[in-house]
Amino acid sequence: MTKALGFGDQLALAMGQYGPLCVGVDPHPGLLEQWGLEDDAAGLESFCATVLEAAAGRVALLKPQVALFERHGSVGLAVLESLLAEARSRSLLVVADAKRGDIGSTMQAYADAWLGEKSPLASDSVTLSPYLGFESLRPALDLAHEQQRGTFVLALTSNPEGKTVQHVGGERSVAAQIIASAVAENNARDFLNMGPCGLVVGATVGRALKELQIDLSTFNGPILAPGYGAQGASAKDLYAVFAGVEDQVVVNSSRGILQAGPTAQALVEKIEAANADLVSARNK
Ligand SMILES: O=c1ccn([C@@H]2O[C@H](COP(=O)(O)O)[C@@H](O)[C@H]2O)c(=O)[nH]1
Repeated sequence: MTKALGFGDQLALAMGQYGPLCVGVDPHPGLLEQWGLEDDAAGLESFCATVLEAAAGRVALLKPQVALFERHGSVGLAVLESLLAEARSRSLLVVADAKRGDIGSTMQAYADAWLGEKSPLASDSVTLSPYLGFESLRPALDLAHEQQRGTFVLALTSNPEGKTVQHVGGERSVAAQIIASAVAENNARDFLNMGPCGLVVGATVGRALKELQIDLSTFNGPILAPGYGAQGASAKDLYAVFAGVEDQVVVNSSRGILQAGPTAQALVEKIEAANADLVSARNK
């Protein structure tokens, strides 16, 4: 019997087929208004249906921003559950951007929620925050392996405030340590192209990898890079950050794509333009 592909390998295949773009599903109240939608469950539902229609079969990964569903309470989570089910039925890989991280005894519950077989919120992968200690994430890392799902651990985030925590200690910084652990511990198992444990490194971090002496050339998982588009990083900036590991980088754009709404056709045009922009900068 052939073994099912792990998350990193599934993502590598999808990036080979559709390119490096990940579309963010970020239903900000201002965007809902711009799209002529109410800031309620029906508005969310319509927003998600349009993004899905535009993204399915055109991008490698979809990234719903969980907080923008949670702000609607249980009805928002119900819309997110439907979006996840619909993406699955259309073979579109999803990373739930939930940025979860907790002490070991309760981390298991977050892992069950986002990666568990029976959970209605189960996603192909989830973002994790390692600031309670990298090993506190173990329940999620292990469940992801078991379920052929993936994780993306925040390392160097795209926001300017991130460096006040993440850069402290230079080459012994939290970011550098996390990267070392993720490489050594979590992807040293069987995979073809990429392991299931990824990193989040912002496209906006400039020379931070060099300054902190973080060498991604030995990193063997996917790198989720937010910051392209609305946060100011160009495709050229982005590939300068990730020189040498370009093929592992899946590039998120949320507002940069979504501002083109409300029609699916306008989103498709933005998606195609962004993918072309990224591929052209990557191949230079
Ligand atoms: O370091 C990080 C980690 C996550 N994000 C998330 O990505 C998107 C970015 O949205 P844009 O509209 O393209 O700026 C958003 O969901 C963030 O929560 C990030 O930006 N930086």
